[in-house]
Amino acid sequence: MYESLNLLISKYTYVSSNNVFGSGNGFGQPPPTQPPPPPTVTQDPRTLGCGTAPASCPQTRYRSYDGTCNNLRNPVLGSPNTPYTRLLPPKYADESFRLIMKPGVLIFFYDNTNSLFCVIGISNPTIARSGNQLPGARTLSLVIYPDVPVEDPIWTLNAMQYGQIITHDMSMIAGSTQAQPHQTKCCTQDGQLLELSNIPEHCFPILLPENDPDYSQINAKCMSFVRTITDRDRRCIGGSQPAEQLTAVNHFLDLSVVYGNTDQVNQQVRQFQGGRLRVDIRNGQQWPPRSQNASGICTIQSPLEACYLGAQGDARINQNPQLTLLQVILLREHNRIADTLQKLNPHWNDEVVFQEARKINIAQHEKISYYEWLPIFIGVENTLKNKIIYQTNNFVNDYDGSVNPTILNEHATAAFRYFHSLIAGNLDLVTEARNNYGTLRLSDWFNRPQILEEGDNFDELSRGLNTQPQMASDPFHDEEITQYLFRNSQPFGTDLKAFDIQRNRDHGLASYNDYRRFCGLPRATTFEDFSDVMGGENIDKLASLYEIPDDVDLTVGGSLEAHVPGTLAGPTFLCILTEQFYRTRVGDRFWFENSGATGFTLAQLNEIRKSSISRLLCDNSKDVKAMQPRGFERISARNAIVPCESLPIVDLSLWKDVQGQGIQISQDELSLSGLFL
Ligand code: HEM
Repeated sequence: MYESLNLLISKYTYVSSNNVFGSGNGFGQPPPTQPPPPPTVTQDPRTLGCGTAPASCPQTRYRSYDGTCNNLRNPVLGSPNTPYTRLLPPKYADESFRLIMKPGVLIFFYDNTNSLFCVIGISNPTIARSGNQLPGARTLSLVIYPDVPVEDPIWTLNAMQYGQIITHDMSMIAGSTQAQPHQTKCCTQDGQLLELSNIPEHCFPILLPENDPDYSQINAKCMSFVRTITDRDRRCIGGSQPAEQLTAVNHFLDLSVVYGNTDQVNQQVRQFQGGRLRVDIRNGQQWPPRSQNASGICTIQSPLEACYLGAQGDARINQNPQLTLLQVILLREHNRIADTLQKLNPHWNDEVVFQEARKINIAQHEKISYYEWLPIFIGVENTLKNKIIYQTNNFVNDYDGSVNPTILNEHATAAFRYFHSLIAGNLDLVTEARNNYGTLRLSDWFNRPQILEEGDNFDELSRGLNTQPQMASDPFHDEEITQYLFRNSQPFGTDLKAFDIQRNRDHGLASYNDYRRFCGLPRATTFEDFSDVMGGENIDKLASLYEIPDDVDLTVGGSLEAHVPGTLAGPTFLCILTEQFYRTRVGDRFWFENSGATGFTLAQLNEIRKSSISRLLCDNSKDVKAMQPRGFERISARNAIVPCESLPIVDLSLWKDVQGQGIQISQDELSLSGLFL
């Protein structure tokens, strides 16, 4: 049922942080130089999930928007509305849930004395597999994850923020708090995708004390909604497929946050002129088109306020100012590249310019994600040792069609969410002289992106991203996300950490102890056995809240481990993250470092390798004139501010289409606007 793990996990070992690139232990070994043989095109209907399989796979040099046909053996692999995969089978408290393909709706209400009073869409939310009572998610959030402001000594807020871009690119639970109704789906017994668009709005989390006059009315609504969900679940039986939650976006790291996850959404975001993406121009700057708040996601206070159209067809683009800022940067970068390519190649039509600009933009994003960002989070040595990145000026031709690029449920539901602890509750506005000009309170600006368009805020927040530290990777969480998340002008909001814990239970993840074992740590039989990776104070907290070690949720146990040196995670989460990022790269036929028709020339590839997060901000903000070279690292004497022009830039003249160099687009391709190989 679950595909056997590739060798990565069994080879996984801890490494010290003392070594640097190229030293010992086989680091810096050359990547494979020969492209792999072309995969055979066969479709196995048993593995198609309930995503729609294409009738056939055209051999194009560009990715599809929905990720289909990336894997030619199983063309639907990695496409939207297909299930997550797992490292370990689920352990629902109620085994009958195993057969049910739940839509993943998780809605809960709690009062401001902190007790949950209604939970929807959860399988036995507070009962462990052992039958023991589990501590409430909100209680755990308050006891284990208080707000203690510890800044990260090395990394900037941009490290956190780019992480959220990566995560939105890779997955979104169909039915998460951030999904739109049309993204709340399940699979029926006969493999049909069922759209569940009847979620009543009033069932979103509401803070209401039990003595509030409206309490009983809301609670009654809540309970009737529970019944709706239950009926709905009955239609969502997984049939012969193992029950598994769906993710609404494609699984690849391919800037689907910019280009959309379907052909239809892609059409909405394109200008169809000069290869550009649609933008509105205001104050001499490019902004994403406005959406009229059709989804209702924005908490705008006047119809004149911006609510942007998200390329995912969802509204996560608006979620917080710094996330929106990076989305705008990536959008402008596409248009910057497209304009340059069109000037270099006036004979290219819109489609060719669009696809080439998209390919370069995605390649830069993959480079920044894997070479600048990932080593900070999962370690330089760990990434090199496990062949997640290579130190090379050559191609990296290790695409393997048997590696499953599907997002792991453990990654999206537990391990990657650990970095919610990096979120800062205040966003600094920073001048060119790097003075703090002001601060935004995060919860004032959830889903209100207009703030970016006011005054010089865009530039000031850009500098803030690279100047302000992220919060430390630890159990502490800012109250802006544990008390005030999405508060929408109300005194209180919801609690992201409680969501994370509840979601872990909703998805029936096996226990922390199971993953310890899986990742090479001994199974604990007493709470004291956790002391190999955990401090005494945390063990005491766990022992006071849970009945037995086997009951401890993965989300909770993993977040209390001491970090592996040189990384921002403990060994269990590191093991899961390492496996995911290996699969995401090696299981991607269109990875930017692969040679062949889907890739670049070697000279172009080495240009792409010059891209950086700092240059990206420089090139796409208005008056940002200087940045430190390594934008995820705080400004210091060894990472000092320098003029933007002195930062390496990708020389796009290598894409000039002349005989013998650059990309060759045949006349057939141009005239047909067909991009087939
Ligand atoms: C201000 C910043 C952020 C906010 C407000 C935020 C908020 C949220 C919310 C509301 C959800 C949905 C919860 C649910 O319904 O289960 C979510 C999911 C998630 N978040 Fe964040 N988040 C932020 C930053 C980050 C960062 C920095 C990371 C990792 C580096 C991250 C990783 C994830 C992951 C992996 C998920 C689940 C994705 C999926 O549905 O498959 N988030 N976040």
